[in-house]
Amino acid sequence: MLWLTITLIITAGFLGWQYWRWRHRRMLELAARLPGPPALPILGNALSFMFNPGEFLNKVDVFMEKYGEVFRFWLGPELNIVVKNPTDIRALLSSNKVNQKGPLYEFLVPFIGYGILSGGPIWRAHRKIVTPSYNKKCVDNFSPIFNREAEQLARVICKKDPKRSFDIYKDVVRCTTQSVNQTLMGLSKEDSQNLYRMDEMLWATQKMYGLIFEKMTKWWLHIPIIYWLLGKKKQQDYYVKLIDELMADIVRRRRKALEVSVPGEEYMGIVDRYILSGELTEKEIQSETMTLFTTSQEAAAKMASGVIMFLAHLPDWQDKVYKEMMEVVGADGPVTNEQLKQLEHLDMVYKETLRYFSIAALIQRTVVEEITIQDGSITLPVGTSLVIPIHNLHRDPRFWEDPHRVMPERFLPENVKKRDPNAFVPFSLGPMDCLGRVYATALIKTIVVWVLRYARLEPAGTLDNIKLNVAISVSCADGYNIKARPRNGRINELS
Ligand code: HEM
Repeated sequence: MLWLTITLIITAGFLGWQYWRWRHRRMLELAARLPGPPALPILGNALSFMFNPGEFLNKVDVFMEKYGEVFRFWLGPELNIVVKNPTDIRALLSSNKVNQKGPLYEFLVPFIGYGILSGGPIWRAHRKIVTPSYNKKCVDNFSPIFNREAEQLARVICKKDPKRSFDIYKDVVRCTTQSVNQTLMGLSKEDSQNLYRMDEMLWATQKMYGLIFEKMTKWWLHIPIIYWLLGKKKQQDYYVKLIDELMADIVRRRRKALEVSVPGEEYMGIVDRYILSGELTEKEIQSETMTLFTTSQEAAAKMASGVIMFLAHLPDWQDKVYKEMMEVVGADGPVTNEQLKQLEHLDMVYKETLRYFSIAALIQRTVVEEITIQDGSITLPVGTSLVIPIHNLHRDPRFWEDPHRVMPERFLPENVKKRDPNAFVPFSLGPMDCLGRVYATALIKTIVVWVLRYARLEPAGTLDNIKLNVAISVSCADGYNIKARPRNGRINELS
């Protein structure tokens, strides 16, 4: 009896596998034409990625060195094709044939539901509703709030002990959160300061992304019982509850405020747009609020902290940025987005920071219609998970000399001209690109201007010692540490 059962299971498994191969024959045929590591039956190359999550992108580099700038690997039945050729990246990300998020984004769903970041059928409609909040006109109108919050941050930084190093991210993230709350979330300053569990959320966010990345990269965590036994499910439940409660508080406050008055179209935040559209359920509004909250305050804080830390390490660049700033915006008063555009040296340091710390270390799309690249010599089959390793592209020595060094001069106009423009894609490309590009750039630069107005920045340690944490995004593993000394004349103002 036992033998019969075993035989039946093996036969059913074998037939199932053959059926799968028959249904995916075109995929298998096209995949076989691509270079890539030898794959085991059923598991594919999953064992190659069974290590420290931080090593995932290093492994991609090792494979790329061996197999070239387009290669395939299998994660069980899932075909992944990695592409690092800049021209192909532009063509693929701009095409309607790969206009769907990849399976990796499913890991975000328990936390932020289906929506703008994680994809799904409602992605297009939900993105359309909020796009006006991110356009230039709205961002210009948000500028007084950016200025007010950035000035407050500068005063905090200026009061630090100049002899002691500190992690500037901890202060910057409060500033970006207050800015996002009072613009995209539409809250008053008072509401923004009194949100339920907001402080907890600020410190939980990075750990939450750590948990998501761990699940993405360790296959055994996909088995529910193991996930539960290792206490990961308990952690996940804690984050989900935190998100639910905080977002419910934000949405409740906006519903109440909308009963009294509706903000003008050119000032309107995203929560109001979702509520007023009448197209989303309460749960969907809360999920999208979380998505747009977390994509903005954390990303902007990481990037602003990176720019400030690099300026602390590069005194020549700090002097150049300070000098041009004084010429264009002066020592006091609000900074306009038009003025920010004239700060060319600041822009170069900003771009070098975007290159160095990729907010999306890799992105993934699903191929929904067959598409060819490399002059028709390579065809990506339907169902492929296309992987664009932005972090690796931004450190490719073919485009970036000495790629691990911080060198804002890479973005001098004469150097930009010599480089393939598609080798720099910090905000991604195409219909699923970063919605917050204009917003992020204005907020980050406003923060840097105010901090530099108040403080002279000094390094803590050397740039060579900076340990990177390469996970969903690239960040400093040990914090964005600097020292700050008040500039002449600012001390009296503060007392
Ligand atoms: C400098 C900081 C930032 C960088 C480098 C950045 C970069 C990116 C990248 C590469 C993506 C594509 C992700 C993917 O396809 O998986 C993305 C998506 C997105 N970003 Fe940003 N981002 C930044 C800040 C912001 C800010 C401040 C906001 C909001 C104000 C924002 C809103 C979004 C949204 C909503 C998406 C999803 C778009 C979609 O899939 O339709 N980002 N961002």
